[in-house]
Amino acid sequence: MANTGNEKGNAKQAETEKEAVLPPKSNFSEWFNTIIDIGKIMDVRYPVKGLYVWYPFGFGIRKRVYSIIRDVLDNSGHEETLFPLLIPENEFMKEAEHIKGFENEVYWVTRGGMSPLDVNLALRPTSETAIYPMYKLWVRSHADLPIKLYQVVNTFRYETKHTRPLIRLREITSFKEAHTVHATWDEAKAQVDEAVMLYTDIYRQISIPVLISQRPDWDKFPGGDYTIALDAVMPDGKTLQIGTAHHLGTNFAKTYDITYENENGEQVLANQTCYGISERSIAALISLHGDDKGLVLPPVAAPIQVVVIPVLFKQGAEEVMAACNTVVDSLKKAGIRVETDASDLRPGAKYYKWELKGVCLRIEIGPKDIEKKQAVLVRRDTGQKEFAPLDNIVGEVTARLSAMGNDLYTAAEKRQNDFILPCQTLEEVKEAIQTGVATIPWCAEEVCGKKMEEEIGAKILGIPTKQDGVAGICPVCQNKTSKIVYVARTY
Ligand SMILES: Nc1ncnc2c1ncn2[C@@H]1O[C@H](COS(=O)(=O)NC(=O)[C@@H](N)CS)[C@@H](O)[C@H]1O
Ligand SMILES: [Zn+2]
Repeated sequence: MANTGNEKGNAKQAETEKEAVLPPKSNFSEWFNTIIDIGKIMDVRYPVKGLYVWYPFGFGIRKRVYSIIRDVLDNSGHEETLFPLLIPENEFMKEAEHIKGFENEVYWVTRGGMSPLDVNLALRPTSETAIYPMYKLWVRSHADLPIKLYQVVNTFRYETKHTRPLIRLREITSFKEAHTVHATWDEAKAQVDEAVMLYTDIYRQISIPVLISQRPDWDKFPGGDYTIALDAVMPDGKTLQIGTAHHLGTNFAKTYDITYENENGEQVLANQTCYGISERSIAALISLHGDDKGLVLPPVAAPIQVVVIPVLFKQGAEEVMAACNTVVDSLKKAGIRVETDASDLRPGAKYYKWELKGVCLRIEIGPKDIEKKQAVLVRRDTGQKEFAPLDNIVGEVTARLSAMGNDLYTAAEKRQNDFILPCQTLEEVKEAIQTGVATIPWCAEEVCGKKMEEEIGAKILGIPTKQDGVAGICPVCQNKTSKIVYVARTY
């Protein structure tokens, strides 16, 4: 590719800072690995496979996303708490299905100091087996229900598949897990539905559209009755599971003897649910909105929302700096996260630096702008350059930031819909999933589903919870069905 001045500038700029140059987003895998590094999200050099270090900037994004998660949960009757990390082997090994699903992924602590432990301790891969023995002690009567608790902890899974920062970790550093207890199966079902609605709301706030589907039975949570999953369609057309809600029925209540006394004084098994989100939420945020210049962050999640850049010449430099400081003060007072870049970097290098970090809005102020009592505002997502009056800068900035959050969602939703490719035959599905998510009629019988996965060489993602019920023909058994199913390559 011709090496124009700009590339040379960037490469030179990158060269001096010994930073990698960001590949185009069309090379998504490389783009993702590079932006995690030069966008200062996570440092992947930690000397344990699957464990990574949050850079402060990336941690700032996490902090904002998780404060949205906490707000949504706290305002819907949940309470946050904290259970121990270590789980005694006898508790962990109680629920057969659960063990089968996790036995290859559990880390074990077998020694304390130099002496072997009398009971080996599991590092929680998820906390059912830490929490439910305590729920057994806490649940006595109907009056104790529902319980709706969550915690945000690190969990450990000895993932044997390819580990990747934010996407597939061995230490899941930001595992938000909710665990609820209810009197009846239907109340637990209503809780699963609420969890899916809350997750959809959380993702809408960070401008992430999701596909919602019920996982096939052979892919549900180990020990659960059924699983509803939220998937993001990544820029390469592969899906990333960014949230799951599980109806546990009375399976764990039986194992851990969680019963309550009902009105007639009988002991009744409780029904339970659990639902989780991890730092994959940040992976989706970075992946869906980023572009060739770097991060593009929805304002609610951006550690720095606005950067003010004084355009300094010998003439009028003082007035320009004074105007920039006034703008910064008024934006800060309005609660906006703003920085000034008065460094001696060339303007082009400044734009490159702050665009890479996904700063939502750039404000440029030069001597001509002072005369006209205006500033130049440039939106990160559209690159749109507009003049705005200095005397209403807070209003002008606030309006653009809220518009940007909505516009990012609308744009991402359109890209997601363009990835959905309706198919009628397995041949069409094979073709479609090379670039996106196929839909195909399915009678929902396991034998057909398994056959389909085998034929296609990819996994059934799930049956969309919202269907228009148009009749189709199951491509395996040829029976009529009103169900369709998503099929996709997955992370
Ligand atoms: N290795 C991993 N790295 C990053 N995120 C993961 C990993 N494994 C699972 N997740 C995320 O964590 C979410 C919850 O995990 S889970 O196994 O589906 N569900 C549970 O563990 C239930 N106890 C609900 S909290 C998943 O939807 C997925 O988004
Ligand atoms: Zn069939």
